[in-house]
Amino acid sequence: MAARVVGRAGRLALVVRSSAVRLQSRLHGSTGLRSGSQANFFPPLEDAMLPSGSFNNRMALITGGGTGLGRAMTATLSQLGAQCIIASRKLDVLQRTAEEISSQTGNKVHAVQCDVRDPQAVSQCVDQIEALTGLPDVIINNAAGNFVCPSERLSPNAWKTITDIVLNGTAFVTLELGKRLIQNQKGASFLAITTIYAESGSGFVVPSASAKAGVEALYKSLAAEWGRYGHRFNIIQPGPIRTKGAFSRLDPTGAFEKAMIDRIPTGRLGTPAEIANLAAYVSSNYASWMSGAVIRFDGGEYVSLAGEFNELRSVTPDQWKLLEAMIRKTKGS
Ligand SMILES: CC/C=C\C/C=C\C=C\C(=O)SCCNC(=O)CCNC(=O)[C@H](O)C(C)(C)COP(=O)(O)OP(=O)(O)OC[C@H]1O[C@@H](n2cnc3c(N)ncnc32)[C@H](O)[C@@H]1OP(=O)(O)O
Ligand SMILES: NC(=O)C1=CN([C@@H]2O[C@H](COP(=O)(O)OP(=O)(O)OC[C@H]3O[C@@H](n4cnc5c(N)ncnc54)[C@H](OP(=O)(O)O)[C@@H]3O)[C@@H](O)[C@H]2O)C=CC1
Repeated sequence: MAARVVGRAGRLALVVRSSAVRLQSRLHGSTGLRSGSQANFFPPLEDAMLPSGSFNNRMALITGGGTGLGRAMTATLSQLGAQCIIASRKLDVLQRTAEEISSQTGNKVHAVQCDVRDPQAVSQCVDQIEALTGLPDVIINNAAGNFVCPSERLSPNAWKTITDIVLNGTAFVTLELGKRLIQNQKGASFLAITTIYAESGSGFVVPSASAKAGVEALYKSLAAEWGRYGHRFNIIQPGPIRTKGAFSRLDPTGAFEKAMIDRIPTGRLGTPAEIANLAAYVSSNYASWMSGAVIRFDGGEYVSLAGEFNELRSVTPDQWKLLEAMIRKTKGS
């Protein structure tokens, strides 16, 4: 962008471009770095943020709680006193996570197998949950599937697989629990984990973008409709946070990570513990007035991608003097 702005003065454009490259390498040291120097201003604080016991006597269901971000949310809620249930397809993974977390926190974590694409399996899973803990007070719809793929290469089953997990899975879990909670006159906090491109759309992850946008419509709609039953519905849109599940399917070679970090104004990826703290707050009674909220949690990546002139960040003060002089010299249109 800097070079384009001064495109009319070819010589100046060259100066701007080569100084910008020098500035980038001064800032980042080399081209292979893992975080920008400004990341020092934004260190992740990873201890549980809420007072201990904030979730005492509360039951929390986390779908996809055996791995990645779901696992981190489970660990934080469990540390804060919740009895957690984690549900997904791989029972061995769930059981390992459940044992590890409950041995650290002293609070029981239950593992329940469930493929959220299958409404009957979801209904049976909720039967199991009712028998184990009673209906949950906190529901986090976190399970997802995704991979990068040019849209012209997608088969109908590839489309169906992602949209079934993300949109239908979230709907089946939410509706099954919602109906039973309403019948029992019990309130609850529902949280959905979407993504920043649910808002903008994104090429190469079109089934995920479409399904996450649907999840956001579902949650905003139910926030309006089911408040009368004591239910809150909120959404967190994470930016990139390293997990094996996401990075192996979205950046399998590691080639895009530097570009992601470069465009994030806080100069680093998020961490699972940071999003776990936010999810715990949103699901807690400290947030009992929060419903229908869409919280972007991305280190500034979304606005950085969106702004037409944001690449002017690489223009140096000396270059600005030249640019300003050129602009001031202009008379009329
Ligand atoms: C870098 C991070 C930055 C930003 C992140 C932003 C957003 C992140 C959003 C996320 O959701 S990240 C979470 C990612 N985690 C997961 O995906 C975990 C769960 N995933 C899976 O289990 C699989 O990857 C799955 C989604 C493919 C589902 O597995 P399943 O066994 O049910 O499906 P199949 O293997 O039978 O495949 C179904 C269907 O899809 C086609 N397909 C599979 N992979 C690809 C691919 N890479 N490219 C194109 N097509 C693919 C497969 O061929 C099947 O279709 P057909 O039957 O062959 O027609
Ligand atoms: N990490 C990131 O950078 C970002 C992640 N997100 C979102 O965060 C959430 C967590 O992702 P992340 O932790 O990174 O990735 P993971 O792959 O670790 O988590 C996805 C979870 O979903 C479960 N899952 C997948 N399919 C099904 C199914 N059919 N039924 C039940 N559970 C299923 C998986 O368990 P199992 O295989 O046992 O079924 C897994 O535990 C997702 O909603 C993702 O879209 C959003 C933006 C950025």
